[in-house]
Parts: sequence; C-alpha cells; structure tokens
Amino acid sequence: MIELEDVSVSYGDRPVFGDVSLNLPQGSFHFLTGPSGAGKTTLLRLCYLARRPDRGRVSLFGEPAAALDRDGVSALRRRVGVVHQDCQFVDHLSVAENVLLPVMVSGGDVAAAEADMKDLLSWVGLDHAAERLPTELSGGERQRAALARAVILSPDVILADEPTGNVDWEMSLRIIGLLVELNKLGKTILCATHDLSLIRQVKSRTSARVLRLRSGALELAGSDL
Ligand SMILES: Nc1ncnc2c1ncn2[C@@H]1O[C@H](COP(=O)(O)OP(=O)(O)OP(=O)(O)O)[C@@H](O)[C@H]1O
Repeated sequence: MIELEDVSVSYGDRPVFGDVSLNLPQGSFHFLTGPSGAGKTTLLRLCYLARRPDRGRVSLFGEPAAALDRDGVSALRRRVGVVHQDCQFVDHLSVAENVLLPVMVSGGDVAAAEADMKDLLSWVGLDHAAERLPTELSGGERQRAALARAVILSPDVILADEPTGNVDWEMSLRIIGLLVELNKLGKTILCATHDLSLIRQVKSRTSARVLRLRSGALELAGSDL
C-alpha cells in the first residue's frame, strides 16, 4: 500500500533520518514510536505525499510518487486519511462541516455525504456535538472528530499522528479501539505515538507491529518495548 525505499530527509543541513525503508502491506497495523523529534511526523508526511524525500523513493498503491503530477498526487492522497497531531480544524466551521471538508475539497457530493457524516459522528460518539465549533470540544472529542474527518472519504490507509495526545487513559483506549475497528474492516493503519503502555495493551490483543524511529534509523521493535 505504502512503500518507502531508502528515503532520507533533512531540514537545511540537519538530517532527520537517512536510508529508511518501510513497507505497509494492505490491512496491516503498525505503531510508529520514538523519542520526540525523531521524525515521526516527517515520516508520516512522506507517506501522504505532503513532503518529498531528499533521496529515495516513495510509492503509494504501487505508483511511484516521483512520477505523479499534481492531479495524480491529489488522487492518491484521497485514498489516505490523516489524523493530524494538532487536528487542524477550521475553527469557524461546525464539527459537521469540518468532517465534510474533505468531500468539499475533493469536489464530491456534500449533500450525499451527509448521511455518512452523521453515521461517522455517531460511531465516534459525537452525535451531540455536530453543530458545535471545534473550539467547544474537549481534547478527546477533538481527536474523535478528527478521526471521523479522516475516514469520510473511505480511505484505504489511515495515518494517525499522536491521536491520543492530551487525553486520559480511558479515552486513549477508546480512540485506539476505533483504529482497531477500522483495521478489522481491512484498513491499513500507521499510528505514531509516544505511549508505550498503550502500544503494549493493543499489541497483546492484535497483530499490530511496532516500528521505532531513533537516531535517524527505523527498526522493527521486538519484545524489548
Ligand atoms: N518544517 C521544519 N523545518 C525545520 N525543522 C523541522 C521542521 N519540521 C520538523 N523539523 C525538525 O525535524 C525533526 C523531526 O521532527 P518531527 O516533527 O518529524 O519529529 P517527531 O518525532 O514527530 O516529534 P514529536 O514526537 O515531538 O512530535 C525535529 O528536530 C524538528 O525540530
């Protein structure tokens, strides 16, 4: 589904990582962990084509990203749902409108998508919050609304960047439980998180694998978590 081959990224003369390879097969669930500043967000940005690597190759759904024009990139990005670390809501739009935003931006039929939006808000437990502004939501409600927005276009892959940041343990479990449900429906999941206890909890009852980014390299974590 998503493949990175020997990718390297630097900001100016500061390398973030070098010669990193990653393959996310269809239907897989991976956590991405590593210390703050290791490059988790940067790696996710490569995966949804928000940034090109300085070196190496990125392929989505079998298509090399380097060969794509702007329309090609947009078409592939529609198949990837992203939960951003800071949610990235449009604050003057309601929660319902924010969830529908990807439909509007991609030129889809917003009226036809309203039923899906309502179903998704219900699925994440936010029926009551559809007409509120994002600024009127709690941290856990914001993360769940961001997840609803990430899946409104029925993406094949969901990339979640610290989707449990700033929420308590119960809410973290609930949010990860939603990702596990999506994975059981066949979605490919990559979830960046610092929370090792959360990873241990999920790992014990799923086939999730754990990738660790540190000192500029990516490795598959074993039982040493
Ligand atoms: N736009 C940018 N310009 C310059 N440096 C950047 C930029 N974005 C990230 N960095 C730097 O690149 C490194 C990796 O950042 P990144 O956000 O990918 O790490 P992270 O592992 O997601 O961190 P955290 O866990 O704190 O969110 C950090 O040193 C960061 O300061």
